[in-house]
Amino acid sequence: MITKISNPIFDTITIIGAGLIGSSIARASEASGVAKTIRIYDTNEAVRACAAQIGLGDVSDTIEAACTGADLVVLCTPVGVLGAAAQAAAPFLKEGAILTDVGSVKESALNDMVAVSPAHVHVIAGHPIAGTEHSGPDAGFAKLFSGRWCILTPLEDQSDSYQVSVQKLSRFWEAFGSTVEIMSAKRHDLVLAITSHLPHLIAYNICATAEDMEQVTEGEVVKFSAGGFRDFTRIAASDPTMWRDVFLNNKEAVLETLGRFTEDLAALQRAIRWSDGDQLFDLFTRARSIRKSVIDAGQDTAAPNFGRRSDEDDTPAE
Ligand SMILES: NC(=O)c1ccc[n+]([C@@H]2O[C@H](COP(=O)([O-])OP(=O)(O)OC[C@H]3O[C@@H](n4cnc5c(N)ncnc54)[C@H](O)[C@@H]3O)[C@@H](O)[C@H]2O)c1
Ligand SMILES: O=C(O)C(=O)C[C@]1(C(=O)O)C=C[C@@H](O)C=C1
Repeated sequence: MITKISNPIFDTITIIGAGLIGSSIARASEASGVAKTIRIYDTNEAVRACAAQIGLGDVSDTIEAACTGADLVVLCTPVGVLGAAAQAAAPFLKEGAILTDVGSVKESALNDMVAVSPAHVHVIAGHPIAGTEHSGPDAGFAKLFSGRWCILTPLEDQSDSYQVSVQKLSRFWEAFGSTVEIMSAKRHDLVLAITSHLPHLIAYNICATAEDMEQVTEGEVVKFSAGGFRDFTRIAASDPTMWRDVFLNNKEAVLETLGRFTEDLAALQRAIRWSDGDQLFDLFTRARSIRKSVIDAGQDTAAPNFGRRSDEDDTPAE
């Protein structure tokens, strides 16, 4: 649930990259009152025009105008250009400003931001575990982060002022209805490799295989696709630039996870070949129980804000 705040946490926040996540942050900021002023910047002129037209905030034509005097700058670009975006913002960041991001990979994001930031800036990497397969400024909605985790991966800087910034950034996400968890960037990247990155790789791959098989089956894969395959196609509709950057920046953890996955898949292949029904049954039973654990943990991805419109929220229609 979004909390309406009586005293804004920040005077001015700047969102760099007004796509799905950036525009959702702008809308959630407006709805919660976390900032007095919301500024928007995007390198794409068409995105800036759209952001201005739908009233996401004060749209700036230059990164200098967007970042000068801002208390919080949130980078919402693809992971591969986070370093370039931070470098462009760096000269205009004031003393004590917080620089954060929302990228799906954290170790590279943190390193890229720290490498170009002045020492007087508090760099704190972040990742809302919430999204949809849609992109762009009009895909965003205020409730995207409600009931979701937001992971922060701060530096090991123990200075009091840095810790105050971590607390302020935590309150910012909490106002959107998120639950904040602090962890190391390395641990984040390993956990997300299995819970998010590998599922996307598998979805892209199964859709690519199905696309190849379309020729053999004369169009019947698409014609008769339902249930399971349809769910994969939703995930595989996600933005290719975003996901290319995720895999190029989380190589180590993804390859480790993929290694385990392919071993398990080979065991299944063997069980089918040798008609080992007991092994198949045992593995399916074990795997099935994870669904209950996920729902018990409150992370049911069939919830309405996963790319679907419900009567109670402002999720955009598909
Ligand atoms: N889509 C999701 O489900 C999801 C969920 C959580 C986190 N993320 C992360 O959030 C980030 C943004 O994803 P998205 O889905 O909002 O993407 P998006 O494609 O909807 O938006 C990205 C925006 O960044 C802009 N941009 C690109 N380079 C830029 C630059 N150098 N300076 C300023 N703007 C620039 C683009 O023009 C675009 O408008 C990614 O790092 C992604 O890993 C995505
Ligand atoms: O539902 C979706 O579309 C998502 O995949 C969202 C999802 C995820 O994998 O859970 C995708 C990428 C993120 O970095 C965070 C969330």
